[in-house]
Amino acid sequence: MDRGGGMLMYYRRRGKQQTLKVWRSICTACLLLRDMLWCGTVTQQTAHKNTMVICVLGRYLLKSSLCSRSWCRKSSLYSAGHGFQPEEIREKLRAFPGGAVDLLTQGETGLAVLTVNNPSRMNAFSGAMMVELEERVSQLESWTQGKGLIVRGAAGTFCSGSDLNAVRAISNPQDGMKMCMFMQDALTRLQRLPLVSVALVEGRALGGGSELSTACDFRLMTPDSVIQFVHKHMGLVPGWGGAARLVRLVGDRHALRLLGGALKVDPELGLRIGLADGVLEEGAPQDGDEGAALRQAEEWLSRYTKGPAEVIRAAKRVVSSGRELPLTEALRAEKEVFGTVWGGEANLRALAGKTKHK
Ligand SMILES: CCC(=O)SCCNC(=O)CCNC(=O)[C@H](O)C(C)(C)COP(=O)(O)OP(=O)(O)OC[C@H]1O[C@@H](n2cnc3c(N)ncnc32)[C@H](O)[C@@H]1OP(=O)(O)O
Repeated sequence: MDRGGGMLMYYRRRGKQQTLKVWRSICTACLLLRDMLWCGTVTQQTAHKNTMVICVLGRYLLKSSLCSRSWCRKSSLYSAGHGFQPEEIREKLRAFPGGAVDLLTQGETGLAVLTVNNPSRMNAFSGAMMVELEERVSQLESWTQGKGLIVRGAAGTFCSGSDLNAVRAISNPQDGMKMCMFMQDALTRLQRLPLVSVALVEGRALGGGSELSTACDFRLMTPDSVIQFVHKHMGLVPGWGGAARLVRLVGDRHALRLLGGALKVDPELGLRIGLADGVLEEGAPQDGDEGAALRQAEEWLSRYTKGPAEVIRAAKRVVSSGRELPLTEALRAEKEVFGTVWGGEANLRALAGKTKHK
């Protein structure tokens, strides 16, 4: 595991240690007070007052130690209490086969490419692909040397959402809720990966495909591409976390326009409202070179992933906590992440050199 790796483990361990420390301090203070009372050093009234102070302080400290633990728990959205039984849902989803979600990790560059691969259905997500997506996210969670991630679709188009054949078969409310929790969980974990992620949108990103694009840190569009939240036309709203993420990306009014109008977002509109972060150059399909857009995306992403993995991953972590947590908790999380790089190899190397930021 790298220096900054295993944030989850780190916070769990830290949270437990802090809670133990607080309990130990409370017990020691109470025992001390008891001894003083027995020896007659303090009156019963003073002892009573001090006990109250210890209890209030202890409560506060325990609460704040539990606070830092709650951030680590946030890496999985739902639990059994919410009726979330992942294995049961996986089994149900596997009944709808077809397509694949491919993952390629490049050790030398620290970049990974995740490809939604179901071209005969415009890369729609079959049930089996939803399960595969979650598995790939798990793989990326334990890829401790990674720095960047490109999410794309096969054969020149991004993703047309969930496979309508599977959707029809699980259109009852219970199954819909299960699929919703499963995909929200998988995409939230994708968004929280300590990797700088970019959705490479070629062709169309429709419905769940548009939601998938919002789970990345950035969106790059090819000139003829379209992102469209078509949910309204399906009598739906987003359920994979796309609405909550869209509001944070473009603000509530643009989000309402995109959802309420099922507007087609081309690169120009995408750039204007802040949904797109860049437009790639014209040309890939005409040249018969399918990899051109991917190469451009890799080059674009490499600007933000150059440098030591522990520093890039730490940068993503502080942004993730800043994006999701209230300020006080985000500041505490930032302090913890800061502690993983301060005095670290990259920091010491930089200090030893003659640094000038020109
Ligand atoms: C989470 C909520 C959701 O995601 S709800 C699903 C939202 N998505 C949709 O409604 C997409 C519906 N599909 C379309 O609008 C069109 O197929 C789009 C993607 C625009 C492509 O049009 P066009 O280039 O003319 O190709 P086409 O329609 O002939 O499609 C090729 C084959 O792909 C299939 N396909 C496409 N999308 C899906 C989908 N989401 N689920 C299942 N199959 C899909 C089409 O049916 C077509 O298949 P076939 O060649 O007729 O066998």
